[in-house]
Amino acid sequence: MSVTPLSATELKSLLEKHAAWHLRGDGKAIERTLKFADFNAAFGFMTRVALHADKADHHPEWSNVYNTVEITLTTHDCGGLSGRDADMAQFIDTAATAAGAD
Ligand SMILES: C[C@H](O)[C@H](O)[C@H]1CNC2=NC(N)=NC(=O)C2=N1
Repeated sequence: MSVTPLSATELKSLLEKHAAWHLRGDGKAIERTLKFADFNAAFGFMTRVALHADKADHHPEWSNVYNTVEITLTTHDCGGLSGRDADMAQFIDTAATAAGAD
């Protein structure tokens, strides 16, 4: 399925709006590291994001070690960043705040 990549302007606004995210070195993904109170809070957050990702058919690349979750967002269908990543970053930021993440 073809997905339109973000324009330079759209990318700039994504990074301004979602300040906790940084652009990966190759410019094709954004990354955020989150820290929670404990594993329970981290995994609860991941569960909410996973259910949303499945509905949205847009899936994060991520890893979890105890209370830390590292997330990479990219769109395989366009080989870079798209509006789907902006939408996912928004959902994740809201869920992270609700779960008390740093
Ligand atoms: C067939 C299916 O809709 C696609 O492969 C979806 C699934 N999840 C996806 N997740 C991500 N991160 N990027 C994609 O391009 C993507 N495509």
